[in-house]
Amino acid sequence: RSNAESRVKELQELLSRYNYEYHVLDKPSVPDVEYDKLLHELKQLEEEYPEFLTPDSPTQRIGGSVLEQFSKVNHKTPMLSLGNAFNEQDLRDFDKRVRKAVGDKISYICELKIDGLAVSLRYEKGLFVQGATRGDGSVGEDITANLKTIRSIPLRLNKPFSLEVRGEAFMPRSSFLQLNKEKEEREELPFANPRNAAAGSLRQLDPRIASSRNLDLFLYGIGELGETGAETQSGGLDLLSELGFKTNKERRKCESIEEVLQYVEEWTEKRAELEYDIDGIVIKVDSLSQQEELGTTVKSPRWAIAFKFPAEEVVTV
Ligand SMILES: Cc1c[n+]2nc(N)[nH]c2nc1OC(C)C
Repeated sequence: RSNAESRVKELQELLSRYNYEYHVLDKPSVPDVEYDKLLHELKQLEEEYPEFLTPDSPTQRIGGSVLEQFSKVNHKTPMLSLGNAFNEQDLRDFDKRVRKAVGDKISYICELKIDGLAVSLRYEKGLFVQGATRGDGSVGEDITANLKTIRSIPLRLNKPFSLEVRGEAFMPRSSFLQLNKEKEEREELPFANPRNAAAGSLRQLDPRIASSRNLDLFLYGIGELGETGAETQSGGLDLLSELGFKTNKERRKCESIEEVLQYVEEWTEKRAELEYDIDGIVIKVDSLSQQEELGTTVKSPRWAIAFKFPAEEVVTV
C-alpha cells in the first residue's frame, strides 16, 4: 500500500513532466505509447487507492460533470482591451505620446497578437484553481473545467506561487480545418475561422467536447506583475516560462520605433507560416514602472497598442 502511494506520486511527477515536454516545449522525450501506458497505470492505481488522488493529477484534466451553465467570475484587475494602430504613422504617433510622457529612455517589447480569446487563470499556492473568459473585462464566465483540458496549461506550477495570469486561448489552424471537415461530414455548420472555433469550444458545457478540440494557450501577462518581482514585461514573460507556462517565442525587445516597424514588417510577410492565426502585433513599453507612469484610460493601457493587419482580402476566384 505504501509503495502504491509512492508509485502514484512517481507517476504523477513523471506524466506531468512528459506532458510539459510534449505540449509546452514541443520536445517529447518518450513516445506517446509510453505516456499512454503510464497514464493507464496511474488511472488504475488512483481508482484502487482514491485517497492518493490529487486535483493536479494528470488524470484530472477532463472533469466529469456536464455543467448546467457557467458561473460568473469578477476579475480583480480589469482585463483591458487594446487601442489600435493601422499604419506606420499611427505607430509613430504612439511612440511620440509615450516619449512625451516618460522621456526618451524607453524600450518596447513586441509580441504576436494571437487571434483567439483572452482568458485569465488563477493559481493558489501553485495549484490551478480557476479560469475565466475576459467577458466585458470586469466579469467573465468560469470555464475552469474546459481550460483544464488544454494540455499546455500546468495544473501545478514549479513554485507554490499564488498569482493570476492572462493569455490567449486559440485553436491551431490544422485542428480548425480537421474540425470543419468532421462538421461537414456530419452536415453541421462549419466554424467561420479558428477564433470562432476556439470560442465555441471553450463555451461547451461538457468538458469532454472541449477536450476533443485540441485547444492551446499562450500566456502574455501576469495580473499583478509587481507581486512577482518582475520589472519588465519581457522579464515577466521569462518568469511565466520558468513557472511552466507556454509563452510565444517570437517576442522581441525593440530599442526604437524603427525596430518595431521592422518587426511589424517582418511578421506581415511571415504570418502565413505560423501554425495559428494572428490578427496583429502588440507593442508594449517594456518597463513596468513606465507602464505605471503612463497608466490606462477607462478601457485601454496607454503603454501598449495593437498594430492590426489589414483584414484578409478574400480572394474570389
Ligand atoms: C489584450 C491583450 C492581448 N495581448 N496579446 C499579447 N501578446 N499581449 C497582449 N496584451 C493584451 O493586453 C495587455 C496590454 C493589457
